[in-house]
Amino acid sequence: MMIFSNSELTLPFSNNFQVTGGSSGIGKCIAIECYKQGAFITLIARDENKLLQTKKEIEKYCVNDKQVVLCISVDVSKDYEQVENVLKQAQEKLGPVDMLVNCAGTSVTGKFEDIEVNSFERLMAVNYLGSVYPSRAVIATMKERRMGRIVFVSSQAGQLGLFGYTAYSPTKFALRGLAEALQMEVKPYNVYVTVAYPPDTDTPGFAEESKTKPLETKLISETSSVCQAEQVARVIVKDAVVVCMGIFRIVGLFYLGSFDSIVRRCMMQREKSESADKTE
Ligand SMILES: NC(=O)C1=CN([C@@H]2O[C@H](COP(=O)(O)OP(=O)(O)OC[C@H]3O[C@@H](n4cnc5c(N)ncnc54)[C@H](OP(=O)(O)O)[C@@H]3O)[C@@H](O)[C@H]2O)C=CC1
Ligand SMILES: CCCCCCCCCCCCCCCC(=O)[C@@H](N)CO
Repeated sequence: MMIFSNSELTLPFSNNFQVTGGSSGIGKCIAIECYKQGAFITLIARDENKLLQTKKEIEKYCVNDKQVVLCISVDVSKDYEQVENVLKQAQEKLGPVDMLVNCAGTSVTGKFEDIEVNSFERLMAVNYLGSVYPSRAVIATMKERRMGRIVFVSSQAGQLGLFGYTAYSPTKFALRGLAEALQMEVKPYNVYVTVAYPPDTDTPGFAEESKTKPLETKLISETSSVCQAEQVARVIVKDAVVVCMGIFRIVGLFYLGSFDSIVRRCMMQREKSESADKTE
């Protein structure tokens, strides 16, 4: 696939990176990608064991002896004060953050009427507020320093509302609104905001999601291949560094038509078999 360049990246600024969701999947690969370029990394997630394991894994890619991987165990979606405090503590150790990657997130799929009401709340808290809180905690320093990057990890489902994603898609659409509004505010301060819209990507989170996907969602997903987390991470880091709009968004629009017909086909088949059941 041409969109994934394999050329080596050079980070253009001193680099102290914070990655939420950095202990797994796409976030972990983003952390590795940046660490390989000599960055200092702060991993932010809840599970301490997973954080420590990932820290060890990342440290294998060390390129100089000053590099540090710091771990912070915190729930990014619960308490703003707590998030602000721990991010401040990390910056006291490593200096001000140059780039924040908001990658912590989770998904639930199902038909609208089948999804638990509290899942709508939980997804909005983790995927949306869990990106608002860390960003809100670092933005003042970035503006003062007249430099910084903030990355939001949305999804293809943040561009297209797809069958099965009534709880998830809105949280990812919300990130786009946040990013665009925030970008307008902080551009004069030389702070840049980017949004990534990855397609299905092979990660522990994706494997978990796949266990309970409705048939329609599965068929829609199968129309495109599953990406590797390393590839997706490379594109996200590159877009954040060179600041240009993602290709995923444009490509996504072309898929809509064919997805509608998959859903229609499933519905007709279901109705046919239901009426056949009745007449039996
Ligand atoms: N994989 C895919 O197909 C796609 C994923 N995305 C998005 O990319 C991001 C990463 O996905 P993926 O790599 O698959 O996810 P994983 O489930 O593999 O990893 C999620 C990471 O987020 C952390 N996390 C989850 N909830 C919280 C929380 N409340 N507070 C702090 N950390 C949290 C997890 O650690 P812990 O549980 O220990 O807190 C883990 O480090 C998500 O935002 C997802 O929506 C977008 C498009 C496609
Ligand atoms: C190379 C560009 C290809 C563009 C393909 C567009 C087709 C999209 C179909 C699948 C949509 C599902 C997206 C949800 C991903 C997600 O966020 C969850 N998997 C999270 O776990």
